[in-house]
Amino acid sequence: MTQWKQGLYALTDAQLMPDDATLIDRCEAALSAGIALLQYRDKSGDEGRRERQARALKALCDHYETPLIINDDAALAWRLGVGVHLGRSDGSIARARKALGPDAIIGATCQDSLEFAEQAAREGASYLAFGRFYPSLTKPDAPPAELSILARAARFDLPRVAIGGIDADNIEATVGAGADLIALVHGIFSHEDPGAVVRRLNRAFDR
Ligand SMILES: Cc1ncc(COP(=O)(O)OP(=O)(O)O)c(N)n1
Ligand SMILES: Cc1nc(C(=O)O)sc1CCOP(=O)(O)O
Ligand SMILES: [Mg+2]
Repeated sequence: MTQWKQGLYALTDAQLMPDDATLIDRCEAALSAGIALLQYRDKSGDEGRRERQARALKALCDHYETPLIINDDAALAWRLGVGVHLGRSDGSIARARKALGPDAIIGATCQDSLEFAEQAAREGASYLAFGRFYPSLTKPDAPPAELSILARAARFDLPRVAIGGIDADNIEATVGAGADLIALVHGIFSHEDPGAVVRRLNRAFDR
């Protein structure tokens, strides 16, 4: 399996990729160019579509040996045998860990709070996500965070994910501040050629 603890973390978006073909094409381009993790994030509430698309992405991720993470939905993650990302109101990390087992990747939203991070680490999170660090087109109302929280979160000894408005102009500063994984929606999937963007963004980890 790809080493998932450092690199780019691509999150899908139903507005940017409204149909199955676009979703699969753009995800395959990102996967083949080299991302560490792919998150299926779909807020449509259409259960049939979510199940179908998540299963298609699981097959694609297996091919590229890249872990798939399901946003919000531990039950769907369990059915597919993949990881899950949980926000503050998406259910307990401890319960997800119990259900998905010791090897599952379970991510936690920590916003700008070391207290949230402490709790998530205690409950068995695999990584801690902080943000939003820059203005975000996907989630403009996400609470803002200071880059300095990334260095302060080193003490948890878990991969630190940075999210929110990250692009080619600010990725180096964000990695320099301590992010192990850089999570992006628009920074990857608003581009017609996500593969080219992924190759360029990945240079930030070479330094
Ligand atoms: C990697 C990563 N970090 C943060 C989030 C945000 O999760 P959440 O706060 O639950 O918000 P929604 O994404 O559900 O709108 C995430 N999904 N992934
Ligand atoms: C899903 C999400 N969560 C955030 C948080 O701060 O917790 S910011 C965000 C949106 C990320 O998309 P983009 O790269 O287009 O800004
Ligand atoms: Mg959520």
